[in-house]
Amino acid sequence: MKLFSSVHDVQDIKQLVASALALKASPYAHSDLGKNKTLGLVFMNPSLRTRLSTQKAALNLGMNVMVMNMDKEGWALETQDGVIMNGTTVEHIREAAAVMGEYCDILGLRSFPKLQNRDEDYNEEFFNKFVKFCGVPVVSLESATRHPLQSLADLVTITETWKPIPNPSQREGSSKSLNLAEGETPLPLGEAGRGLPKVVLAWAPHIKPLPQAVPNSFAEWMCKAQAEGMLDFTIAQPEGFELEESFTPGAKISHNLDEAIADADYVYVKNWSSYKEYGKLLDFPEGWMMNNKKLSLTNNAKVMHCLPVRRDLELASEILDGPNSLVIHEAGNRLWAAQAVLKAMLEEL
Ligand SMILES: NCCC[C@H](NC(=O)CCC(=O)O)C(=O)O
Ligand SMILES: NC(=O)OP(=O)(O)O
Repeated sequence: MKLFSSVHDVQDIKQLVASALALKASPYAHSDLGKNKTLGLVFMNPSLRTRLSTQKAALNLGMNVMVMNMDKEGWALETQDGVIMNGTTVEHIREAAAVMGEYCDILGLRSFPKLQNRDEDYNEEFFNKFVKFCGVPVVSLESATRHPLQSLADLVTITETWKPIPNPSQREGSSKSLNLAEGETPLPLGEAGRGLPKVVLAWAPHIKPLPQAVPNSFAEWMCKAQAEGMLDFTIAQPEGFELEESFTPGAKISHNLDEAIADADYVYVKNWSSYKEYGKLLDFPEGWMMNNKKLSLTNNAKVMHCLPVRRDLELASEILDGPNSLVIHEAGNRLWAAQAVLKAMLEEL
């Protein structure tokens, strides 16, 4: 793998999930693969999980790691071509990225959207220029429109925790959610007793306009997983918060949270701002925060969130502190997702 920027860069998602789980079982099985290779992690924005999990993943593979907090410690970067740099920017991305490529065998980049110009963000102008000028393989650490390491960790977490259902006939309505014909068994052949998990991406309230990167990416990965027969995927959001539709092929879309989460096995909670009214903080209706009352509508669903999460604004503390929360487990799996991706890149260096 030369680029990991979206699910489209992955040939076989099942194989990548299996690789992450194999690395979880044997973290040091490939500890010589990255010997004398250097990973550079470049941050234009803050991070806790991505920074630490990717660094640890590289160390487990025997790599050296350098971290550059470009936003705080680097020169102010110019990204536009054809400008006379007589203002505040000191160094052009053409030189900065190329120089980092001289020191590193693989680079990671975190570059959030500015949420000012939708075309600029959705064209991934900054990320793509970095890839073009650095000249080495690049892994996205969350770009303007996607967060693929997070989504891979999320798919790993769902795959790992999904428990067989002993008696699917107890789950009224599940056959409907799987789009099965009447009388058709909801169990994939050869996997007796096991149905597909119903996964719901559920919009949550926030006080700021946040990027669509996490939900776009989660949706893209879940739609691919759904197409491969791994799960059943629904998105719930208030009117006006629809994601750009190229990220959601085949997803069921609902504007009613209670209906969408009925019988859900996983609820993935996340705020995002409007794609249509780009960068604006829109009014939203009451009743979109997941709490124990809402959880009671689900099939005792596991609740996920990429973190950081604002307690009792986006997601109720009673869920985060309760037995249904998967958020720490999910964050732990960021390590194995990153290690699987770095391993695939190292194998092709
Ligand atoms: N990397 C994980 C998510 C990052 C970002 N969250 C944030 O910016 C939270 C900011 C706040 O809560 O003030 C997002 O939603 O895309
Ligand atoms: N989930 C996630 O990417 O967390 P950080 O922003 O802390 O890296």
